[in-house]
Amino acid sequence: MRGRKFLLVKGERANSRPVGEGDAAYPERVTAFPPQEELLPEEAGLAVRGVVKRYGLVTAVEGVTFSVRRGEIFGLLGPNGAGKTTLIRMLTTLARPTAGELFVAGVNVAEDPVTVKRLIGVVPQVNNLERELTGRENLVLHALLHRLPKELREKRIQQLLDYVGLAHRADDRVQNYSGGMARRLLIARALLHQPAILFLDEPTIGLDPQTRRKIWDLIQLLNRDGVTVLLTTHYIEEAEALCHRVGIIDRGKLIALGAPRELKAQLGAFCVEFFGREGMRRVFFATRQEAKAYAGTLVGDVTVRRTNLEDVFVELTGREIRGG
Ligand SMILES: Nc1ncnc2c1ncn2[C@@H]1O[C@H](COP(=O)(O)OP(=O)(O)OP(=O)(O)O)[C@@H](O)[C@H]1O
Repeated sequence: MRGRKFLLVKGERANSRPVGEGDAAYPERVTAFPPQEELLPEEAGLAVRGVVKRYGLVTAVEGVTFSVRRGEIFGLLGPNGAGKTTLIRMLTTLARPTAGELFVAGVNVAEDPVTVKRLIGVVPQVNNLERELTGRENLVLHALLHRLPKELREKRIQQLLDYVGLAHRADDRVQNYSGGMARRLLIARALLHQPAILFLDEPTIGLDPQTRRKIWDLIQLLNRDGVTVLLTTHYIEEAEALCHRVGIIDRGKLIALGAPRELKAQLGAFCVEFFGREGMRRVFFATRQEAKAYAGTLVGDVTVRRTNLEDVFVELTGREIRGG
């Protein structure tokens, strides 16, 4: 980011040598994440500038700045309570920042929330569908709120039911839907007024792996169809599988920003994991060959694997995302 300091990542290897290693010393390395180019708010799909949100004594978001490019799938990755939902609430006009500015497709959210609402679709974390109504009725209700003309409404609803694969269950009550079906209906509902930007708060929370993949397919499909996507997740695999870029957020602060591959490469694309006297240890290398060579100098259980975004988070915070 122009004018922004690099984020420094200091690996544990910089502080101490791993227990169990042979004579082969591993390099001390302080890794700098690459700078991210800054977009002007009017160019960006979304722009968040120095945003702070306080609830009484709790600071939910603390000076966050980032941009989402038009046409991008961008993920906010972080543990529970990191501030992801609060950021979405501010971008979608539901909460006001204590300080800072937010822009949606170049529109200042504080100045013109009505236009912002027209530009965005929101898939909330909690299923707030009308359970007593059918899938189709839920969509009709929402279309009426958006004042879609009748002819357009019916056509669009049928298209969307096909799009999300629910046409065959459209006239069943939502209370009989599985978790995955309800989530697809929530996505269809958010797309009714053809938003340019879609927000998804933990889109696959509580879903089984197979259903999760179907939702990922749907998100990728609508992104290919031109929709900019901002999603929050605390699932590493979801961020890696779906997102062009991720912002890693912890305790209200953005601590890393970049493509998953970039962030992992900055640490070292391969990880040697083993138990030392102080518990689990991880050492990172640029190539599998180097990692294997190092693993060969260790005794006991040693795993060589690809680095993942959880590793990035642990290196930056000393904690695990999953642990919260
Ligand atoms: N309305 C509110 N009043 C008081 N505190 C709040 C409010 N909303 C959020 N917080 C606090 O702000 C912090 C960030 O919460 P937020 O819901 O944004 O996190 P999150 O990363 O989305 O986590 P989760 O996925 O669990 O929702 C938490 O400490 C939370 O308790």
